[in-house]
Amino acid sequence: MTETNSPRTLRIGTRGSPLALIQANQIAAGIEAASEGAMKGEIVTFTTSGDQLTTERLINSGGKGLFTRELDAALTRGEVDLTVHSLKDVPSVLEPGQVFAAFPEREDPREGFLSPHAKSLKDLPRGAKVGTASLRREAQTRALRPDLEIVTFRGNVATRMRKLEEGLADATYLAMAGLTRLGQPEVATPIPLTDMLPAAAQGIVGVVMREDADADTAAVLHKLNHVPTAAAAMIERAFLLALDGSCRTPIAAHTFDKGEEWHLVGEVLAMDGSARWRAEGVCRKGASELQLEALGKDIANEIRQQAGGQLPAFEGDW
Ligand SMILES: NCc1[nH]cc(CCC(=O)O)c1CC(=O)O
Repeated sequence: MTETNSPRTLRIGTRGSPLALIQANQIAAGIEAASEGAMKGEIVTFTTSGDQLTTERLINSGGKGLFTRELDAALTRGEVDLTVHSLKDVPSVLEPGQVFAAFPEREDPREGFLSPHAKSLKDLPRGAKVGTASLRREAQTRALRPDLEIVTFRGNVATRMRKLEEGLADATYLAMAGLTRLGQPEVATPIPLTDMLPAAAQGIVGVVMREDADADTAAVLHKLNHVPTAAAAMIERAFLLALDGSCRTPIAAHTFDKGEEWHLVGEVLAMDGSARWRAEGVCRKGASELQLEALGKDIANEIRQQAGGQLPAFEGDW
């Protein structure tokens, strides 16, 4: 017999955007390397509700999981073995029967500022137009520069860059993580995390599997996990969950690495940027999953207390 064992194939569900494909291909390469060639990944692309949106504002009213719904269904049905997502697009509670398998190392979490006219937000002339479809970026911009005009900007990275070139806005924001993965970080100026706090989980990729996945699949995916990134993911998602954060609410959060401790900064804004609530806290590295989640929850509760009844409309009933 000359036949050799061919590698076992894991089907990887992903969106079809250039960024999503890069992320999914990195996971495929990781599977092959971690299994020493015993397994390989096969990319299966899906169009999500979020990809089909053409009406600019729909993105803010389409509910949770706009960019994950169709992938979640395929995973539950067994059409794919795992799904790969930008974690900031993943709802704060996973589908029943699904669990995170790995959080590979976080890419640059900062926001990027893009403008043909200015190096930063403060250099823009009075009344300039800033393009974004993110309520968080809109509220943060209004808080910093109430004189600016916000125009709605959607689409993938290439589309938004084209709109900027066409002069539909004087500036826009893109996550440095996406630009870096696409190999073009130089088109933007990174904004310091202390000037503009990113979305919770920005720059993190989440790998999701069924909770009854076989042991070999779980083991190979576990090898792709990066422990500090997983800690940040748990802290920031617990913060979101405790605020019942949806894409309708301006919420920002980031976990800083402070030597022996994780340091969470959380922020919630009024839609119009007229109010901003911030809280921060720490927990020691090596804390249990429950303790990491407690940090996120505590900071969320502190913000609720600060804001009293003034928090913008959440989808939750409180
Ligand atoms: N909501 C869109 C989205 N989802 C994930 C990224 C890329 C950055 C990341 O991986 O967090 C982007 C683009 C952006 O916000 O500019």
